[in-house]
Amino acid sequence: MYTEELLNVIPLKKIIGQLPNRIKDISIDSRSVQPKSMFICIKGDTVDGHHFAQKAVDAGATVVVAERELPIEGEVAQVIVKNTNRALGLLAAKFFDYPSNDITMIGVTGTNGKTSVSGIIHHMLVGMGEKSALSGTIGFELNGVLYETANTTNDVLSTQQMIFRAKMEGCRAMVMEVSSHGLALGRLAGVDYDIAVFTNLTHDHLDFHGTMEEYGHAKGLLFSQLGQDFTKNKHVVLNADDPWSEKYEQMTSYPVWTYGLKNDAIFRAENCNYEDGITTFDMITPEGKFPVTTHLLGEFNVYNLLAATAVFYARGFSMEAIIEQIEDLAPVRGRMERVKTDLPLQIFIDYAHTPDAIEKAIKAALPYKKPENKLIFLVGTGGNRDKSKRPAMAEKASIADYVVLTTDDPRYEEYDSITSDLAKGMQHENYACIGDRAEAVRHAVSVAEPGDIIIFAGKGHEDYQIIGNTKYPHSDAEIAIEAGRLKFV
Ligand SMILES: CC(=O)N[C@H]1[C@@H](OP(=O)(O)OP(=O)(O)OC[C@H]2O[C@@H](n3ccc(=O)[nH]c3=O)[C@H](O)[C@@H]2O)O[C@H](CO)[C@@H](O)[C@@H]1O[C@H](C)C(=O)N[C@@H](C)C(=O)N[C@H](CCC(=O)O)C(=O)O
Ligand SMILES: Nc1ncnc2c1ncn2[C@@H]1O[C@H](COP(=O)(O)OP(=O)(O)OP(=O)(O)O)[C@@H](O)[C@H]1O
Repeated sequence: MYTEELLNVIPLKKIIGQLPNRIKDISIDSRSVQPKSMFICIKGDTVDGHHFAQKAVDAGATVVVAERELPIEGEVAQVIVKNTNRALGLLAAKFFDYPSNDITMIGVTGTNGKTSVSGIIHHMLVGMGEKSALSGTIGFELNGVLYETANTTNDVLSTQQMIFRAKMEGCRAMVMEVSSHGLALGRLAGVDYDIAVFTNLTHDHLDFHGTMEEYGHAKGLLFSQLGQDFTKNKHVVLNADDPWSEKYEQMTSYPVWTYGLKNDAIFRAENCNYEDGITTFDMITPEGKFPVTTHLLGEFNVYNLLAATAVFYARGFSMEAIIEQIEDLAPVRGRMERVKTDLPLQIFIDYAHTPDAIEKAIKAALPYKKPENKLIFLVGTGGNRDKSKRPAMAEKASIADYVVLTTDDPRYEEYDSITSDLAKGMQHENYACIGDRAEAVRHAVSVAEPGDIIIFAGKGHEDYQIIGNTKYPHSDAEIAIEAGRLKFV
């Protein structure tokens, strides 16, 4: 791309040195700079990208965008701007030629259910023959291939790059999980969403946002950033049972589609029944009542399916086509996913790591428990992250008959510090604190009797544990099956 054409999108700048005619790439990481590229220095939490400008130039960068003039050597032009992060959003969108304008962009935000709802929408789109890409906690899925990503909502450059790749591969739609960090830190700058979906807002991430008000405000940016261009067919999908939806409705002028189980909503569910690994309910829609059967377990998944239904209905799909897809859906990876095993136990892998999700996960399993059996719930939480939610997590976990308190990614925090914070919220004495997660999983199996249910929560789809800053392989399911074989077979 012509360098001057690209730089036209940042209005106030000082240029030092001779700009190259063209640049071939943009990068924010000196470790992946290509020759003849533009390096943008970003001040991070851990390090300041300005310190890597020389490395970027040595690797072939011919333009450096920085917040101050840097003492760098080599054939390079410096572009000085007030805020490189803001400039990055403008430059990345221009460099990739605003790819989100050419594709239906669906953004899903909320404390719990982002991965589930976006996965459901993506798989329904694929089932309907619409080529779709997906990005979120599990990674970036394009053409059935899953690429690892750093974040739920990635940095602004990777985000534009992913949308561009989806567009170039002929995708008609892209479904994205939109985290509150992503919104607050401007990682979605320049992404033009067509549909914005809200699942719910409950306690999480207060280490970053400070208060629920700030957290709720960050999520609301998805709705206010939809803009005002009424030539575009945009829609908002809100959970009528969550009080934050009223605020989000005020933040947009686009049509609002509501869903829920308790309050008045456009899409509702009645007569929910949970039996034998099957959920059935009547879906009430603007076109009448439709009986639904699904393999997705629990009331929370009824909410998730209603949200997905509203998205498709808003885009003009028939209710028959929507229901057909719902009935074909496989459970979302690591979200109340039943482990196939010949052990005399029902084992579920789940990703609950907030108080609300813990309550929802346990309640999803209760219909499958016989009165004579136990529900054992193992839950861990991350180290060096929001500590204020820990007692509330254990309080909700207390709904289970027996609880194992452990860690998920302890990072640099001591095991005992994590489990003792959790234990403060326990409402009964039937629990154990075991910081080593593998040992905790074995303990959960050791206290199980035939017919019991065990939910392993907090790791979901993840096949690793982060201890210190190292990722170690870890699978709750594999450890549980091995321990179960020793005990029961
Ligand atoms: C606190 C936070 O959000 N940190 C994010 C941030 O990292 P950072 O600020 O530490 O970046 P840094 O390492 O200091 O680097 C600064 C700059 O120097 C550059 N650099 C660095 C080293 C080098 O050798 N050369 C170089 O050029 C980097 O590429 C970067 O441009 O920028 C990184 C790249 O975009 C992110 O991956 C990283 O997310 C970390 C991993 C993280 O854990 N974030 C969490 C808090 C988060 O964002 N979570 C949300 C919500 C998830 C949920 O809903 O549960 C998410 O969307 O993932
Ligand atoms: N709509 C929902 N309401 C409440 N809890 C839910 C909902 N959907 C899923 N859950 C619970 O929350 C857990 C996490 O679900 P999911 O991964 O879909 O949420 P998320 O918003 O993507 O979370 P994260 O941002 O942490 O990845 C699930 O394993 C399940 O226990």
